[in-house]
Amino acid sequence: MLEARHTMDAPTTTSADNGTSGGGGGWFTPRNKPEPGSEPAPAGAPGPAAGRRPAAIRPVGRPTPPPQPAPPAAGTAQPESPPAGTVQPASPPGSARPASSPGAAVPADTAAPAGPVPTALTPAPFASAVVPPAETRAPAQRPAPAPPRGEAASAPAASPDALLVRRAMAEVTPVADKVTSYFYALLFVRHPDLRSLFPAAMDTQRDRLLRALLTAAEHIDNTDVLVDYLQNLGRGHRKYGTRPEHYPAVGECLIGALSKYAAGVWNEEMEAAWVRTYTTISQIMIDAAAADELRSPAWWYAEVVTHELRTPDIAVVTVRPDQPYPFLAGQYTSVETPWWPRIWRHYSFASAPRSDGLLSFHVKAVPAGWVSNALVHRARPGDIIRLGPPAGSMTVDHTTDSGLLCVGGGTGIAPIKALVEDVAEHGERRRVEVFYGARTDHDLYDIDTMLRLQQTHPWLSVRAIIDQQAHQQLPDAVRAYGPWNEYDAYLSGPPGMIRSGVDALRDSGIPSDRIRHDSVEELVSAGN
Ligand SMILES: NC(=O)C1=CN([C@@H]2O[C@H](COP(=O)(O)OP(=O)(O)OC[C@H]3O[C@@H](n4cnc5c(N)ncnc54)[C@H](O)[C@@H]3O)[C@@H](O)[C@H]2O)C=CC1
Repeated sequence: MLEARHTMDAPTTTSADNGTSGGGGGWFTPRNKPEPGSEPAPAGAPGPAAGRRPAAIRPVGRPTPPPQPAPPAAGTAQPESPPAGTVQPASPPGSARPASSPGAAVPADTAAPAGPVPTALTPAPFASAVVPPAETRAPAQRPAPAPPRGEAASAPAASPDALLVRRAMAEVTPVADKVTSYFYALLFVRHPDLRSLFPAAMDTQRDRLLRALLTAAEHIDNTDVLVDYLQNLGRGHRKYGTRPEHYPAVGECLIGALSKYAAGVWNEEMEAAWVRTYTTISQIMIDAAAADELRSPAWWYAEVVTHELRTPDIAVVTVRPDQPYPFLAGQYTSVETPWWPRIWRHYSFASAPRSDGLLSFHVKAVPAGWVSNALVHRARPGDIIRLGPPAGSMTVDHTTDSGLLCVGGGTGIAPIKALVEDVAEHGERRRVEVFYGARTDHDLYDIDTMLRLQQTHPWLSVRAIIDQQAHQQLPDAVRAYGPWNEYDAYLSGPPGMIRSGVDALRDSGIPSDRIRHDSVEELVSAGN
């Protein structure tokens, strides 16, 4: 993933504990003072000497698993000793319950990755309701270390921890809803002070925290991609007020829910594997958040300066952030409105960075879409919204001069417009072919802008594809104009369009690693 690469340039000193320090089965101990610029160590970084790990709290009412030789989780970051004075949220020996962590947890509704889910991560079973099969999902925006699913036979063997984690996942998948409900019930009963960080209505998005954690856990071996994903997740959690000390609470409840619903296969060995896995996950998130804290605010306030209704349900909303907001054309952010506190939704920037610092979004009000309806039908100039950090890797690679094939469906044209502006600003003479799809000509709400850009830039070609007239959907039309093997491709639009668009582009000769788009999971949530 290319997004937010600047945050990964920091010196790497990390501290994820994958259990190799000899304290197998112990809970993660957050560091009170995150180290400036700390990031997870690269694979193979030396770990601390055994015994430097502080005492650990125990998962609920369970005997301490015996220390066991930790499996060499491929490339997982290694621990460093916590700073002196680290306060350990510990349970008294033999206590039936771990001590509650003060503070809050990770808001579920908002816990989806702030950036795209690295698509080399096969979705966890929990995500299956909203995530397409791996082969139809986005390609990794950065070459992933793990081969695609179809090449699994040649994949390196899974680590023992990964196998145990997946065994539990297979057990709980058929009762995913129950696990989710139980997890949040545990969290809010044991840590009632955390409830206020979550949206008032725990709607269908409530399983996003669990889903993100389980997706990560299941792919704990795929370190390179996983680290990007988790760093993004950790940074994105700053806007919720998530603190290091919140992670044990979530971990305890995660194990509590899994052990209950995977009781048929659960044992100490499996619990220890989960503890190590969660410890690794949470430390990567914490370190990324700590590093980000040194250079960026957790969120930005932004004032609506213009609100233009383009169709009865599509608005172009332009805002002025309260402080500089660095981002790249093609990225997106999360938005919270004053009318639905703690509910965040993603929107792509509709322009490349502007000299006046203003940001624009194209928002379509969709049924049951609380945030989008509020932005389209309630927001007015003067209203204040909040923005999370920028995310996303659908950005232009300026190191090549390949042509760009840009496919935008509906409001998906917004980041495509930003990409065109970006190419124009770089003064390049690369071919840019834009396909702009809509159901009817009435839905082509931004065609005038795109045609104006075409008039200005001879290297740009814009084609409107209207389903009703073309009697085909956008991906088929793009395929018909191929082959496109000389192009880098950018896809933006509804999840179904992205899925079939990826297929069409591959058929047209573009290798997967040159097809960029945001995560379908994010788009599903963005549509709400
Ligand atoms: N970064 C991104 O990828 C962005 C994505 N979006 C997403 O784009 C969507 C826009 O919604 P609308 O404007 O209502 O678009 P829409 O549903 O009207 O679709 C636009 C066009 O995409 C094509 N399409 C739609 N579904 C398809 C499918 N299943 N298979 C093949 N082609 C299909 C059709 O040609 C259609 O005319 C929203 O879901 C929004 O979240 C919006 C902005 C940025």
